[in-house]
Amino acid sequence: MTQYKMAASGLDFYYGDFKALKDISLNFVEKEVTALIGPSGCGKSTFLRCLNRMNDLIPGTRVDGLVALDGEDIYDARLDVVELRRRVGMVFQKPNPFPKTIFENVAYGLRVNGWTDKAAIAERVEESLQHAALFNEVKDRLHSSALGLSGGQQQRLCIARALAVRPEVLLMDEPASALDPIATQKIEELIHVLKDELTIIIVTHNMQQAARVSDVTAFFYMGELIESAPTKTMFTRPEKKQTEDYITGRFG
Ligand SMILES: Nc1ncnc2c1ncn2[C@@H]1O[C@H](COP(=O)(O)OP(=O)(O)OP(=O)(O)O)[C@@H](O)[C@H]1O
Repeated sequence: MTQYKMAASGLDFYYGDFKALKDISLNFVEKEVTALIGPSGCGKSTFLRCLNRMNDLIPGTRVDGLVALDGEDIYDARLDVVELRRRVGMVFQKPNPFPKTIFENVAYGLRVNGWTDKAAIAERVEESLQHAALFNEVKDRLHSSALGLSGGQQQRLCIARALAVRPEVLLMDEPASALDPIATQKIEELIHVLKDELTIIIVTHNMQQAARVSDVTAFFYMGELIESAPTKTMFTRPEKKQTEDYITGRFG
């Protein structure tokens, strides 16, 4: 039996009485990129946030069903949520660096995880910035404010910050939608490189982007998963009429 890196099965999610996700079952193969697509409000971000329990932070919400990481239920009461979020990192739509230096942004997660050895921290910070394809642009100003970087650089810094704690899965919620085309291209190139080591799940509104970066695409509509398939199949021979209508731009 294939052991999936992550798997959701029969997942329902409620904001109060509103059921935002209905019986979602979707598996994620290790080191593949999965794109979540669908019209605004269909539940893509809600689903993404279920995968590292970010929704726990929203009062009045409830989740039913199972989400597994390496076969283990992430909603188990005994699970350490801090460790879960170390293993399943997240990058958001708007770059959100802390008002600290570039160095301290990347070192942040290490310090939270108890690192104190200065040399080890410096080494991991450099490695993470290299990994996020940002090091060469910032190496001479590591101790300047991160807020002085361009939007695209800030987003790569946020990726470096997520990578510093060596996650196994990276959740990306429209990571390039606030960026210009050149910065977007850099993020897409980075996804190609990162998937050698990580399982990536990305929400995107941009169908061309989904087609370029992902191995598998999943189409959501009104809280339901309509279909998921290898990206090539999805964009050439979707099974469901709703998927076809969406990817050909007939709605959404
Ligand atoms: N904090 C919240 N409280 C109540 N309802 C919410 C909350 N967040 C999202 N919703 C609702 O849940 C549904 C799914 O929202 P979600 O943000 O997951 O969709 P989405 O597909 O990611 O949309 P978009 O592409 O516009 O970001 C929507 O109807 C939305 O209004």
